[in-house]
Amino acid sequence: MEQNYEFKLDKLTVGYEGKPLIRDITLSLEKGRILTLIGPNGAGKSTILKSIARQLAALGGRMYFGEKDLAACSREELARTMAVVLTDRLHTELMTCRDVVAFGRYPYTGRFGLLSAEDKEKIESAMELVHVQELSEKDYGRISDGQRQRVLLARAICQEPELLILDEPTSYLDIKYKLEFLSILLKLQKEKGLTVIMSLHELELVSQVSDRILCVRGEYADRYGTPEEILQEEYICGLFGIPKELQRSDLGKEILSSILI
Ligand SMILES: Nc1ncnc2c1ncn2[C@@H]1O[C@H](COP(=O)(O)OP(=O)(O)OP(=O)(O)O)[C@@H](O)[C@H]1O
Repeated sequence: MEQNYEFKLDKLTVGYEGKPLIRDITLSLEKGRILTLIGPNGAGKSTILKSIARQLAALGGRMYFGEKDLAACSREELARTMAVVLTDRLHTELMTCRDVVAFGRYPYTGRFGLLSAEDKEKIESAMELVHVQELSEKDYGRISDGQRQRVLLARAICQEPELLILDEPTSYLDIKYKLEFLSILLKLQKEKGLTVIMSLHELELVSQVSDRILCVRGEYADRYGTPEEILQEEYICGLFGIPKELQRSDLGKEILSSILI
């Protein structure tokens, strides 16, 4: 029987060089749910995601995925559990886009890194899904930011994770690819029970895809709730510090109406 995994943070404190930035984040998320982090520039969304992905050491607290204590997982186990797409650039010297996607299979290839026929098939179908086949032989260092974002998504998909961590995954995508990206996420959520934790700046997309929203502001995660609970005018304007005159202007009203529920 499939376990109803839950992602849990218990008083997670994150920051740099021993100095806490966000303290005591506590939340739980059911398997197959999409959690979106929102908040102003510099609030700490990437810092939280890097800490969950264990690319930055947490300063305190615990993180669980199902029964697994994420801090105690081996690198291999972590790679079989979660795929991570952060904004940091990969160090790739003369790698083709296919090579970058193929990295997604490394948790499964054994110590010599040899790709089986099944691995190769998964690499091709992930590239097909996000439409990057035409980039497969191109140098990863010489493609556009939006193309790079899609190649990294293909890498994450062929890793077949249970948990997908994404930092601003749509920031460089044009409207077609933004829609395509969101529909792929919803498909993976529905068909594979994928759990997703991501940050988004495009608030108009947040209500379309999120089951839960975590709001990051100041020293604490300010609120955690459903889109209906969070995407309310007064709260969102306060969270982002939108001045009253902008909020009341025609442009402000129009933009806010596409975001709020
Ligand atoms: N490597 C680092 N060392 C020290 N401080 C850092 C480091 N990286 C980021 N910070 C600081 O941590 C704070 C949070 O940054 P973070 O990138 O997590 O914010 P964010 O919410 O993702 O912002 P944005 O929406 O602009 O991407 C900022 O004040 C930033 O200057």
